[in-house]
Amino acid sequence: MSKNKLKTEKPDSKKPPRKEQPDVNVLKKDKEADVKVKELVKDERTHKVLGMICLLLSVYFFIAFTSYLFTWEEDQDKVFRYAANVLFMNDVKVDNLLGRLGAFVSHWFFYGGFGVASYFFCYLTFILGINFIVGRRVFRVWRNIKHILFGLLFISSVMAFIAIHDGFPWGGAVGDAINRWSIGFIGKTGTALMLLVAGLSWLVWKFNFDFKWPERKPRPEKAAVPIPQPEPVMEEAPVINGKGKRKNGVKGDAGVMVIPPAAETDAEAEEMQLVERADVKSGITYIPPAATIPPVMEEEEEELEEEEEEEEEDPGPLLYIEETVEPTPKKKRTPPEEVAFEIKGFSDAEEEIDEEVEIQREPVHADPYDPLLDLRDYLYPALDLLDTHANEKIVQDATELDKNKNQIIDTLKNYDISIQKISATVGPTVTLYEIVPAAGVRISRIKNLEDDIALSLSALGIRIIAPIPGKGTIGIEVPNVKKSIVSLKALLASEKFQQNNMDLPIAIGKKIDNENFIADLAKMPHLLMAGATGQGKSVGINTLLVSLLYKKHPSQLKFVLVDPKKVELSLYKLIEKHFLAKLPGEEDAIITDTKKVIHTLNALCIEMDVRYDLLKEAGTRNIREYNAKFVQRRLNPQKGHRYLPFIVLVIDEFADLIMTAGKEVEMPIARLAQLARAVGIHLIIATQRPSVNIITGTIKANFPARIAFKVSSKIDSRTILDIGGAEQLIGQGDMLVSFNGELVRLQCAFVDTPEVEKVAEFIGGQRGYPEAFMLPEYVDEKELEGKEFNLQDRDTLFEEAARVIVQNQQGSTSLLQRRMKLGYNRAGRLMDQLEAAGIVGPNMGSKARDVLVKTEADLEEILNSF
Ligand SMILES: Nc1ncnc2c1ncn2[C@@H]1O[C@H](COP(=O)(O)OP(=O)(O)OP(=O)(O)O)[C@@H](O)[C@H]1O
Repeated sequence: MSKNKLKTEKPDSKKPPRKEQPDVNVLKKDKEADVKVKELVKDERTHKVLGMICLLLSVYFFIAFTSYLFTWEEDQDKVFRYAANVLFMNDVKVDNLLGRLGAFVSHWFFYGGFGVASYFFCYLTFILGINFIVGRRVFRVWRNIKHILFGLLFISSVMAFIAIHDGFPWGGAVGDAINRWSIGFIGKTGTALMLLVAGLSWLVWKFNFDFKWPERKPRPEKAAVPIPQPEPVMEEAPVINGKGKRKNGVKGDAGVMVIPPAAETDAEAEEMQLVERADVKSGITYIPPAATIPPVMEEEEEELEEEEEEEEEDPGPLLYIEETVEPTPKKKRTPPEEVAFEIKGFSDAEEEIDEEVEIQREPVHADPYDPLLDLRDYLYPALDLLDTHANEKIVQDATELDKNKNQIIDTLKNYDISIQKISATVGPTVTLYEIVPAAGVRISRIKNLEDDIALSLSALGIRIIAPIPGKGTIGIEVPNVKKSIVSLKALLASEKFQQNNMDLPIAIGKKIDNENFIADLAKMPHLLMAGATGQGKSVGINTLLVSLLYKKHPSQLKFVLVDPKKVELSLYKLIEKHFLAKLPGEEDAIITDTKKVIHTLNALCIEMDVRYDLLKEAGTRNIREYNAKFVQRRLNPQKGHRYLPFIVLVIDEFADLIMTAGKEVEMPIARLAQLARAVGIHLIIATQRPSVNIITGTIKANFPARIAFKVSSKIDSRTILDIGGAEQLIGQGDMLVSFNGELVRLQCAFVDTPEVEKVAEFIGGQRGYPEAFMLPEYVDEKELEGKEFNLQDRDTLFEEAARVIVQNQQGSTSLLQRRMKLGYNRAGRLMDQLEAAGIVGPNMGSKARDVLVKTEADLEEILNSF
């Protein structure tokens, strides 16, 4: 934040004002220098240059070292004799291909360091170079450094040991020192054994060989159950990825897979056999660890290995994967790529698992659930996809400041208002002149002079804030002659945006004092935007959406986009499989049709109800607590629990919707606005016409955060902000934000359509989910009302509901609601249909209905007979 204040002395009306040119830049210098260094360090070009230097070093080392192997005898002498001075002695001739520096450096590394193991330095500089140039972690640096350190010590010791009497420094000074100490301490044989054990240990650590003792023949009754293994541990959470990560698929009886740790004792193995049988019965397929790692890309492989290393002390993740393969009669290990499995959050196979296995399922050891692993290779968009707009620098025209200041003083003087002090703060679009009136001046007098001051300054959009809350001054906002654009890129690059840990950070714009205005949508918790056409609403919506895209992972956030104008939000179609939510069976994720908007809003209400049920069951009060509990694996996915992403509903032209659908839209919006905040559903609603019949009392009461771009009348300003002022704005992203009881004037951050397109293309080009996030299905109650139940036109979810009820042997409507994400009415109707079909008994008041069909096989027969 840089406040650029122009202080003047007390106005003495007799003296003409001094024509001083204030040096407004002085205060900013230090801060700018600081910011520049930080920017330079973060700059992608700096990284590339560093990368090139590292690669050059790598090649340099390689040539110098290799040349040293052939020329060391000739050069060693000279380097010994002159030491570092050799570098500056032109008359000394060396044979190393890279001259005196090459000879000196390689001597230093080989003789004084690690001998031939010095080649590891070529490797180290190479991986650093590649990582810097590519701009991401192609090689894992710390992991490699661990190996390199070990390699340097081990290889130099081994080489020194083997070639102990050779003149060439095979192990260098380090190898020799270790060797000498070791031989003195444990003798030559001891050293040889120690080196052998160290080498083998490294190999075992790296490749984890299977040292299997020939198995004892299993006792006859256990022979039927193969693969003795220790206690299996199951992961409570799903591996939600079909391609890039643990594609540990197996054709199993019912499609639940367990990855066990390695067997340790016979007793454990025997115990395991019992578990195994239970698994076979219940349809859990058991796979030994070796079969589970499919071929993956190098980097992923490395990551997996690393995870495995970490997991060694904390055995066994637990996995639930729902497969789409046919059950096979015999358990069979299948190569992972042959298995087509569809991963849907969590398996619904609960019903197929008996009590015994249920006990096994309690997580014994489990890493926290990481939602980001859904799309583990997802890359967040980089800042260079956004543009820096040309006239971004704030122009501080000292002459203009002086002129305006004098005009204000003169105008007030004409009305006999004298002031004690005046200061100016230059913002991107307007300059705020703060005045302290002389004692005894009534503030309302100054407020009434708004038009006169505007006239004297011959400027539009003058706004008087009398008094500025909490400051004891009166503010006069005067538009700048040269306005500057606030680039979204600059806001997103700011530390305040990068370093915050808000749930839904939105970079909105810059305040008058140039402070970045970054807020948490989750705390707002909904946002109402209004503004006449062409004043910056669409840009504002893009700004909010793009800032969320820069900070959130697709697993954490979903958008529901409603765009009656059909063109404004169409760019976001590209990110459908990453960030958008839609109704089942819909083609377009961006909703443009009013009828579908009603369905979507009602579906969101159902999602909200389902989420509340989940929260209640989990004993949590809001989505934060719920997700925290889920991440700690304290909630069982088999009971319908899942990681809940935030959902942001964006409506670009609300007035249009209210005009066409009225109450049908207003009711669900009002419900969502009243209740949805705790379950992570937030609304951003924009409208051109902020009239009272569109922004009704209920809606307004639930949107404490509001943004007004320039509106056409004071009445509109009052409707949206409860106060005038928005009609005085100057357009082009100039806005007033009413939030937390404060009214702040901001210049909205600007992001142009091509920039949004680039970001959407970047995200859309990456691997996403198989489809958009599915909202619960909503069936219009009116459409179904009055229809007599006829088995032919039963609900589309009839069969699924029947299965849920029979599998659970529990005729409860709330079970259907929870499991199938249904509204109460639809679930109730389904239950009536199930009763008519003879699957459940009659309604028993508050008790669950009897389930008349006892097995799935019976149910299938009934369903087939329809
Ligand atoms: N924050 C901003 N900074 C600079 N210029 C802006 C900003 N916001 C909008 N503008 C300018 O104003 C023009 C209109 O903005 P925008 O399309 O967002 O208006 P709108 O209110 O959505 O209009 P409509 O309701 O007709 O769609 C933009 O093309 C851009 O040139």
